[in-house]
Amino acid sequence: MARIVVTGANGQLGTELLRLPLPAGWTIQGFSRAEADIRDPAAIQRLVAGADLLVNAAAYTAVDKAEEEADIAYQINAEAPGLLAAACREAGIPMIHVSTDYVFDGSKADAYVESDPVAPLGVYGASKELGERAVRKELERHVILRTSWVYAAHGRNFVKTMLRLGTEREALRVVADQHGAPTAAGDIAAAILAISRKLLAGSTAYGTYHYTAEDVTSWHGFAEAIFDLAQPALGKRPTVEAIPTSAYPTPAQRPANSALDCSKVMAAFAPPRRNWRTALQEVLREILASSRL
Ligand SMILES: NC(=O)C1=CN([C@@H]2O[C@H](COP(=O)(O)OP(=O)(O)OC[C@H]3O[C@@H](n4cnc5c(N)ncnc54)[C@H](OP(=O)(O)O)[C@@H]3O)[C@@H](O)[C@H]2O)C=CC1
Ligand SMILES: Cc1cn([C@H]2C[C@H](O)[C@@H](COP(=O)(O)OP(=O)(O)O[C@H]3O[C@@H](C)C(=O)[C@@H](O)[C@H]3O)O2)c(=O)[nH]c1=O
Repeated sequence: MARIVVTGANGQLGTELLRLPLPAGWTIQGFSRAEADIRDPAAIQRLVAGADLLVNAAAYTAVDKAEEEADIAYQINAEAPGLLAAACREAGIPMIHVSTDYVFDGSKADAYVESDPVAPLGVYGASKELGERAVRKELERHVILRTSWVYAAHGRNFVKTMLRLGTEREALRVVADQHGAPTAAGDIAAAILAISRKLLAGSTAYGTYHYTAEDVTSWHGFAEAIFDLAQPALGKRPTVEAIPTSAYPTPAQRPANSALDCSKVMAAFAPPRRNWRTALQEVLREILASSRL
C-alpha cells in the first residue's frame, strides 16, 4: 500500500503521472494549482497529510517570460520547493523533485554529470537551481531528478509549437547549435514510478540524478524528426532551415550543450529508458490522433 501525492497535476508531467498504471494497492492523487498552490503553507499541509511520498511536478516553466517575472519564478521554483521539502521532513516522507538541464551553462564538451558545477544562464535556470538547494537543505530523503526538453500530448511544448507553425508556414528556422535530449513526459513519469517503488521498498539512494531519453540532437534535428514522422498525417512538410542561436534572439539565453549523463540513475534505480525518436513516435501518434495542437 502506498499513497503518492503529485503537485502541478495539470502540467505535462503531472498529467502523465496520473495516467500511470500502478502496482496493486497504490494510489496517486494529483493536485492542480487551483487545488494546492505550492506557495501556500496551508495547501502544503493538505498535500502531505496521509501521503507516503510527494512528487513535485509543479513549476514556473515559461523560460523567456521568467526574465520579466523573476519574482514569481523564484517564488514557485526556488522558495516553494523548500517549503514542500520542510513539510515532507516534518511528515517523515521522502520527496521527488524535478529539475532541469538549464541549471548548467552548456559550455561543457561532454554530457553533464550530477557533480558538475551549475551556472544557469537565465532566471528560470537560476530559480530551479535555488529550488534544488532548498530541497537539499530541508530534506535528507530527497531525489532531485534533472531532465530536459520535455514534451507530451497534453500541455505546451516544442513539438506542438512546431506542428502548429508547420501548418501555418512553408518554411521554419530552428537553431542547430543547442544540443540536448528531447524527453517524453510519460517516460519521466515511468522513471519516477520506478524510483518511488525503490524508495518505498527501503532504498536509501537519495540525492541528485539525471534522467533523459537516450541519444542527443539539436532543436533543429528535433524539428526535422517531428516533420518526418508527422508528414503523412499533416499532408505537407515545411522546410526547416538550420540557423545559429545568434539568428534567433530570445530574452533568455539557453545552454548550447544540455546533454545529461544518466549513468547514475540507471545504476541506482534502473528506470525504463528509451531513445528519444521511439518516444517521439508514440507521442506524435497521440497528438495527431486527437488533433491537440
Ligand atoms: N517543460 C520542460 O521542457 C522541462 C521541464 N522540466 C521540469 O519538469 C517539471 C515538470 O514540468 P512540465 O510538466 O513540463 O511543466 P508544465 O508547465 O507543463 O506544468 C507545470 C504545472 O505547475 C503548475 N504550477 C505553476 N505554479 C504553481 C503553483 N504556484 N502551485 C501549484 N502548481 C503550480 C502549473 O499550473 P498552471 O497550468 O495553472 O500554470 C502547471 O500545471 C518542472 O519542475 C520543470 O521545471 C525540466 C526540464 C524540461
Ligand atoms: C519556436 C522556435 C524556437 N526556436 C528555438 C528557441 C530555443 O532556442 C529553442 C527551444 O525553444 P522553446 O522556447 O520551445 O523551448 P524552451 O522553453 O527553452 O525549453 C526549455 O523549457 C524549460 C522549461 C526546460 O527546462 C528546458 O529543458 C527546455 O525544454 O528553439 C527556433 O529556433 N525556432 C522556432 O521557430
